Amino acid sequence: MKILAFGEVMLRYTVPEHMLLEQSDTVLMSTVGTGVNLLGSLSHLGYETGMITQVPDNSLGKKAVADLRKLGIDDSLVGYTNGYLGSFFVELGHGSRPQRVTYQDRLSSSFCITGPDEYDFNSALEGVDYVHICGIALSLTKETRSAALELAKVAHKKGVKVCFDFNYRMGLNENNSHQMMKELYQEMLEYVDIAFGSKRDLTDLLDYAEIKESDLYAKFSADYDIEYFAGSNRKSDEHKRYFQGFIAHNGQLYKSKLREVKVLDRIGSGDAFASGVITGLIENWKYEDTLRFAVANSVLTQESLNDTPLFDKEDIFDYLACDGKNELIR
Ligand SMILES: O=C(O)C(=O)C[C@H](O)[C@H](O)COP(=O)(O)O
Repeated sequence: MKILAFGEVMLRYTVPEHMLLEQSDTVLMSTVGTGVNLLGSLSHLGYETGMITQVPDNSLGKKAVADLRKLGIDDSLVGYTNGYLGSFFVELGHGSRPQRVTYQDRLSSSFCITGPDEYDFNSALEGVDYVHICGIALSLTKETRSAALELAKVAHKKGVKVCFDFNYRMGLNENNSHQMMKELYQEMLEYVDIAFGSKRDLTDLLDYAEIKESDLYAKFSADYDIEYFAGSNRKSDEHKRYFQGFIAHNGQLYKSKLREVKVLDRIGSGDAFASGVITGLIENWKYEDTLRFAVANSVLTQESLNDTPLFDKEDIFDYLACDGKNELIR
């Protein structure tokens, strides 16, 4: 089973000790991004993975690619070119203070200035079972938009399962009109088999009316011939936060129980959930079991520092077996 992901590889600078950037003179550096997180997780879950992207032809690019290899991700489809490595700073939240992400350099990164002609999608997809495309590519530049759409089109034609994460970020779309983004997502969805997103993506971005959740997901899936639509919800009461997953398939809506989460670092929660769902689909698990697994992977990731989930199947099954109540393993 081989999974390929297309998206930007980014350097993440995390301010230590829950400090604000202004308070700190040091940062922790890691290599992340939707594809990196998803594939890093899937390679820990036992599958063959590869990243298709572009990085700068300098030591930053070499560092990023060395980190991919460290995560178990094949780097043979990574191209080296001009440009920068996109990066962002993370200030961790605490209590009622939210976590904050500040992007920099993004639109002139090597990934953002590379269009479809620089990739050989047809040969990249040989022997690939699933390809994952990050929706952020639709928000960035004309090069990333056309590359993402072209990849989806080629994969669809070759019968490779296309996974697509809406990953719609308001902050990255301030200069893009609603109509333009809606049309780009609609074009992409024509090629998609498995979509990851939320109710808000359907109502606010694709302008679906607010109807009963199960009817909304069934209508969306029928309109674009989507085999699976999956995503997560967050709920909170006065003192606790909860995470829940759903899968909509064939007109049915499956939902997990709410699982309490004590968030240390919420970035990567969606990617961890997605890799759990893809695992369940690969393994043909029941949807209820797939959701339990995907939610556990996401909760474990949110209770760990950094984006990339590093849990293997045994970690997740052990966690589920004790219902997350094991405090010490030794
Ligand atoms: O490229 C970007 O702008 C990103 O935000 C990449 C992020 O590292 C992950 O995709 C995390 O996304 P979540 O799993 O939804 O928290």
